[in-house]
Amino acid sequence: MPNTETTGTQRIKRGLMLIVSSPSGAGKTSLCRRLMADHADLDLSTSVTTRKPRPGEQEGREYHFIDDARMDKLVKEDAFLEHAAVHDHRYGSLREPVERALSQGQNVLFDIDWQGAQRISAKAPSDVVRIFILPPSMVELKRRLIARAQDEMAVIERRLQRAKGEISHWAEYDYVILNDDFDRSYAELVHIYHAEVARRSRGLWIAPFVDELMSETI
Ligand SMILES: Nc1nc2c(ncn2[C@@H]2O[C@H](COP(=O)(O)OP(=O)(O)O)[C@@H](O)[C@H]2O)c(=O)[nH]1
Ligand SMILES: Nc1ncnc2c1ncn2[C@@H]1O[C@H](COP(=O)(O)OP(=O)(O)O)[C@@H](O)[C@H]1O
Repeated sequence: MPNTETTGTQRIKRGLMLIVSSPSGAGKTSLCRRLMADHADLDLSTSVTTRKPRPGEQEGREYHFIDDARMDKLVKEDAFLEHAAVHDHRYGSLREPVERALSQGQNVLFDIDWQGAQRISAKAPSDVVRIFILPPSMVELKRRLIARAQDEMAVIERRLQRAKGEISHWAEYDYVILNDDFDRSYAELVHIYHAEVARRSRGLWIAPFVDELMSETI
């Protein structure tokens, strides 16, 4: 899908889907928010979920919050690129906004789990870049979940119990970032993003540009 970058000449690019996964509390939402804030060419795929909003979360910003009946309806209508059950709730990535963003030349960021990563990768392997975020330790993961102070202790315990299951999928990802120091981890994420956007295979502008270059008389 075309993505234009204007730095003098117009450079049409094929949009990418950046998938970021981690166990709950490792820091993916914080890293993704900053990446979005710093990159106008990147849109977030705002998922649908049946979980209740946390304090401070807004409809349409973190998620579209819906009930099970509406979720069933969307599944029936084939409205999802992928959907999965995670931590006792259901989540899904809506197809239409993603396809629209890609067709408008944007790259799309997904904060989804390993199941979603597998499903989207199977559908469009050459347009997907997968990044897994690891916590420095399980003790630190627990500390971050408690410090975030948005979930009850029982919910935190359940998320911690599931963390090792999520981590066990690390080798299915193209990149792994160890999120110890936030700024260093963020710099690594930005480097990966920039390098992936610059891949030759995404540069739809290159072949016609080189043809033109070759036809120039010196
Ligand atoms: N497969 C899939 N997973 C999702 C989707 N949206 C969110 N998730 C994952 O669901 C898990 C729980 O997310 P959330 O309830 O926001 O808690 P968090 O892990 O603390 O950010 C995380 O691993 C998310 O990456 C989605 O649309 N599809
Ligand atoms: N590198 C880091 N060092 C310390 N705290 C962090 C770091 N990265 C994220 N956090 C904090 O940890 C908590 C969980 O981060 P969050 O981005 O919500 O994780 P996730 O989306 O993976 O569940 C938040 O309070 C966040 O501010």
